Amino acid sequence: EANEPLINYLDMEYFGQISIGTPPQNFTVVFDTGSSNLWVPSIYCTSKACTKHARFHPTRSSTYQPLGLPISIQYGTGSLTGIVGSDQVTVSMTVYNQPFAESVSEPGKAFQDSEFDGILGLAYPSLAVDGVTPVFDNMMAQDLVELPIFSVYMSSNPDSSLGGEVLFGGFDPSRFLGTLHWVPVTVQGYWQIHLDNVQVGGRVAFCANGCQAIVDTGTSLLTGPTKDIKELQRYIGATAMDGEYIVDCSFLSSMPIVTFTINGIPYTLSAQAYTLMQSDGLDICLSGFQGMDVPPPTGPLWILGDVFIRQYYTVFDRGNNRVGFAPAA
Ligand SMILES: CCOC(=O)N[C@@H](CC(C)C)C(=O)N[C@@H](CC(C)C)C(=O)N[C@@H](CC1CCCCC1)[C@@H](O)[C@@H](O)CC(C)C
Repeated sequence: EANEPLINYLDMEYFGQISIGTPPQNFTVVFDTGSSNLWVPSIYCTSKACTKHARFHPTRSSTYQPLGLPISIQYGTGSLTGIVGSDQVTVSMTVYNQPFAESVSEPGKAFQDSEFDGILGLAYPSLAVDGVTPVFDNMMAQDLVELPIFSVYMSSNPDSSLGGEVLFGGFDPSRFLGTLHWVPVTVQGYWQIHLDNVQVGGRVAFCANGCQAIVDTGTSLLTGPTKDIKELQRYIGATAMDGEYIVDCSFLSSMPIVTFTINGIPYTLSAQAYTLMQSDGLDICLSGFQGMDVPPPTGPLWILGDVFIRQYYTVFDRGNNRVGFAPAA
């Protein structure tokens, strides 16, 4: 197995180091199970978002091959345009002839203030823009992983030792308690699963007849349809404050447990788990729930982002098209 350590930035951004080219050029990327393309800034990108980050010099790599394919990628937050090239990429192991996008423009603010340089998508190939082969598909094709699975551990901020870990080719029993519970992937695009229901304080409150969710390492919070999340914020006593919801951190012990029932198993989140301490020293906690409407036919979708994955170690199994969960150690 190959272990990729992650840095945890304020429980909001988890990213690790990769290198591209010969000799290697280093980048930090978000390992995103909510997209399927790899991209880094190009030296030809002169916008602030790029000049503040590491940029790839194709002419300095003896193994680089230009493919010249234009590409445009949209995320929930952020977008970019660029061109596709190919080179060897080292992600705790070396993947050969990996196509990736070199951004030429990164409009908007999303990437200007980010701590990371680029994104490495780990969702299914069907989501890959321009049908570019995703990194994990190349790892499997080049026999670089013992098992066609990868696993994600995300630490809670105070934990200074290791921010997180992506393990390619297996799972790390030291990162979880008890046994993994498996859930089938319903649609092979995102890591999409069926939710049985969502409970607040032990009573079914949303998704009463089942709904769809995706497990997304690239989403900081836990999102749901805006109507449901608005109600949920009220249930937990969060109040709106310029676009975000906040609670008084001293109320955490009196706030309800929120439970996601998945394949018959309850996955509970305590208030400590579904809020984020703000580093402003005041007693303000950010609600970890965020309203986001994913339009049909893909949506509506709940997004189990980092707020969920911090509590539940997650195994992504391409071999059996299933996701494994267990309480994080
Ligand atoms: C308090 C709000 O925090 C964020 O908005 N955080 C960003 C990520 C942070 C690392 C900048 C986020 O969750 N972005 C989500 C969108 C959010 C409104 C749900 C997103 O676009 N995530 C990307 C990956 C992100 C894109 C921005 C850069 C980092 C990786 C991807 O997973 C989605 O496109 C999947 C889709 C179903 C929503």
